[in-house]
Amino acid sequence: MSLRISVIGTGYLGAVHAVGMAELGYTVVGIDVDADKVAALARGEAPFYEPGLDELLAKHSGTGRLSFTTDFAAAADADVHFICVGTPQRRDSMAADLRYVEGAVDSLAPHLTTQCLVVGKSTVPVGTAAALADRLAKTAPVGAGAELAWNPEFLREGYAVEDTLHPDRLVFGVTSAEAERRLREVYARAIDDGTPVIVTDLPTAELVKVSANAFLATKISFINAMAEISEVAGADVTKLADAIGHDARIGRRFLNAGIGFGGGCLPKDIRAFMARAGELGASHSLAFLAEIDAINLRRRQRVVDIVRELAGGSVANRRVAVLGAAFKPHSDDVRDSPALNIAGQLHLQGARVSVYDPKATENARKIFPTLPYAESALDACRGAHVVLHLTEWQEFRDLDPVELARMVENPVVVDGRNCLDADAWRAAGWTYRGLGRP
Ligand SMILES: NC(=O)c1ccc[n+]([C@@H]2O[C@H](COP(=O)([O-])OP(=O)(O)OC[C@H]3O[C@@H](n4cnc5c(N)ncnc54)[C@H](O)[C@@H]3O)[C@@H](O)[C@H]2O)c1
Ligand SMILES: O=c1ccn([C@@H]2O[C@H](COP(=O)(O)OP(=O)(O)O[C@H]3O[C@H](CO)[C@@H](O)[C@H](O)[C@H]3O)[C@@H](O)[C@H]2O)c(=O)[nH]1
Repeated sequence: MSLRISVIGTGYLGAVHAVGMAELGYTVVGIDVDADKVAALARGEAPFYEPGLDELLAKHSGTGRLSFTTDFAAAADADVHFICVGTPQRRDSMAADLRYVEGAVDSLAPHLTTQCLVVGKSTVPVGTAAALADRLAKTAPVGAGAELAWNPEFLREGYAVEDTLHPDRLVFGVTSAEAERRLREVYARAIDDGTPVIVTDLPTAELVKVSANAFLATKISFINAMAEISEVAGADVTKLADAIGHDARIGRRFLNAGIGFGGGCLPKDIRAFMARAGELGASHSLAFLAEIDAINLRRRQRVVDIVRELAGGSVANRRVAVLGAAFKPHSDDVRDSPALNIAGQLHLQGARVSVYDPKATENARKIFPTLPYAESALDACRGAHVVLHLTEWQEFRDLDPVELARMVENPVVVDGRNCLDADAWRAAGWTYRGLGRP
């Protein structure tokens, strides 16, 4: 009989994981406390934009092997339970808010009457898994028969389906050979395809995840620090990145300077990592991450300053077209989006902002309802004094600078992602400003 899987939390991670498990042939139930999200998924509709998710949902919705519910009792007979709920930043500190993972375990535990494996995938502070294992053993009727493992997730939004089905590595934090065997069974297809597996203890598995994100954040802030230096030295950070990136020890990926990192992961994960290090008495080890965060936030400010400078000191009543609201392309996610933050700052300073994003407008409106949103890139740019390119959707790269020049008041563009064709825009009469470039 095929494995029975439950996935607790069906957001950006959990919905894709549930569908991915169904694609592997397992019988899957996705459980979430958000009834609207569950209803959409149960109808076969993805509750957010993620390339490839709609197609896989449609493929498995009618088979009877993939269901979604708010009822935790539906998880009772699953062999493996994946915990995929959110771990956002707490409102009152930099630490991760663990109430959702604790709540998920508390709701699941009373239904665990037979031997099973509970597998954490959420990103958590080191030490969380051991505490949850205790909590589970105390509250599940099957007691120690409900074993806990940690299997951190490394998927990227925008490539989540591909990353779920073909991960570049698997990390199994386990406390028994049986848990490892079970996880190898779940991921047999990827392992057969050659995906490397690192088997380790619970704290190492938790740390792998946050250290990977800390490294990625550091790489981005490193190149953005070089952008700051390039700006004062009259150098070009994109050429610098190409040149250092040829060194295989450095590598060109994640060296794109611009308005910095956002999203539901890197910003909150480095802060939670620092907070946890402090609790462990090791603040000094991660003190550098505070600077990584600070460099990152300065890039948003830099764009606001450039617009103010271009406007002669005040942005009041200047029409600013903002191309992009998502934290990155191929996603509708606006959590901690640098683009939306910049749009919001300019709006609050009195600029007449018009924001357009191909997929994220609806989500942007939910968290920033007072911003004006446009129906298209051309609408956003009509009559603009300055155009800001803040999320590098292909649609924006494909804009014709000649046509656009005719629609704006002033042909001035700030390329917050350094990926428009600067020569083509200049040839069309635009003043082109990149970040970290002359
Ligand atoms: N989004 C990513 O790309 C990604 C990648 C790797 C790891 N992660 C980690 O995965 C976790 C989830 O992230 P996300 O982006 O999917 O968040 P999300 O906010 O999109 O989804 C979390 C879901 O959990 C649900 N939830 C909250 N409490 C619950 C409970 N007690 N029982 C059942 N459901 C509950 C919420 O309703 C929501 O649908 C986080 O720890 C995140 O750091 C995310
Ligand atoms: O050279 C670069 C690369 C990325 N970014 C920005 O960095 C942010 C994060 O990008 P990315 O890492 O691609 O997106 P996420 O989907 O948030 O994925 C990260 O966070 C996930 C959640 O933890 C992890 O699973 C992934 O491995 C990790 O890449 C975005 O705002 C990007 O615009 C840059 O500014 N410059």
